[in-house]
Amino acid sequence: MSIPLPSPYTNELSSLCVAPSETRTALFAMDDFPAPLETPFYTTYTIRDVPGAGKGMFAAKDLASGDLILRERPVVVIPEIIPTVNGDASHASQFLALAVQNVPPKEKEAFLQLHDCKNFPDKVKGIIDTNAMNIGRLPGPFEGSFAGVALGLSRINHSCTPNAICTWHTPSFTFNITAIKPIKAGEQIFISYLTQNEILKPRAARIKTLQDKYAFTCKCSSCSLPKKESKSSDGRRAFLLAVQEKLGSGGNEVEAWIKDRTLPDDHVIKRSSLVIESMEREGVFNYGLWRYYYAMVCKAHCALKNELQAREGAEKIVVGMLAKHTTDGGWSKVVARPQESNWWGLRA
Ligand SMILES: C[S@@+](CC[C@H](N)C(=O)[O-])C[C@H]1O[C@@H](n2cnc3c(N)ncnc32)[C@H](O)[C@@H]1O
Repeated sequence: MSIPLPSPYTNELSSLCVAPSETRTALFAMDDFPAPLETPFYTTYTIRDVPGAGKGMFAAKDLASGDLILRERPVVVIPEIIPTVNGDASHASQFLALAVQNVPPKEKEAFLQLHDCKNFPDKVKGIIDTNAMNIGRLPGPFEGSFAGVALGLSRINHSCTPNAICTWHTPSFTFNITAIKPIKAGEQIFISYLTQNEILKPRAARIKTLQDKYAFTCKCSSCSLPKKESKSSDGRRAFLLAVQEKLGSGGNEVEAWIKDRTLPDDHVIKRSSLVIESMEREGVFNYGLWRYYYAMVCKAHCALKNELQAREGAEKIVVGMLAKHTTDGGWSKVVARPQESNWWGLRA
């Protein structure tokens, strides 16, 4: 069933969402749905041609880590997997064509101008496969994931060391692009098209995935390293992947260290630093790792009453929280007054 999700706010784009009717009911039952589309106050980007990469998005001003670059509603939202009916694959094409037919004319025209790397006979499917970003689950009983195509977001190119991330915010029904590194005016903005696991695979595997899915050869700073450095980079990513796979299985490491005085004072900090340094060297933002290890290092510095380092750790968490959840989760208070946190002095 096709659900045009109406926006009660004037001049805001409403998304055409193809979903079971229970999804619509569950969305409108949310307290904060639909939240207004609050876009950045200033112009943050321009779109222009990039030799060898079609169009790309560029910073229109200097951006700091955590700055919102773009918040936009997708023109169309669809289930990520469209089942075949009686083994007939053309059903998916008909389904997508019908969805796009219902997009308002101006947005439909812009949608049909988007890049199509697939060259299938079915152009709509090619455009969706090239540009759709994962949304994840929406509320309601439907257990599948959704994906959406947004017009600005679709112009952002990929890097395995991205300077921005794309996240989904259900209440405002928007994709949010947030800087995760400082970006100078005129620099190209990159996100990662790879999953959190794929981005930690060796260079050859990343290049193959991107070639198969998006028909281009990645030449980002990480994929163009000389052989020896590329091997070290693969090693760091493999280490991060192994840590990521075990994330959360070790219990509360900070609490254990606070209680166990036989462990050295820098035990938690050393362990976290290894992961943080590898993440920083590779320039990857994997939220789970980022949140866990910066929180660990921040709490440990609080416990040891290291004010400056505690603040630095908390600042990193604020950037991650803003990028991922559009809220700082209370961590700005720790940046301002680490002495008032629950961990202050617990190991001093
Ligand atoms: C979502 S679109 C990104 C915007 C696209 N460049 C355009 O002109 O609209 C994805 C396509 O952009 C191109 N692309 C993305 N990242 C690239 C990169 N790092 N190098 C070369 N081409 C890239 C590929 O053709 C890919 O299929």
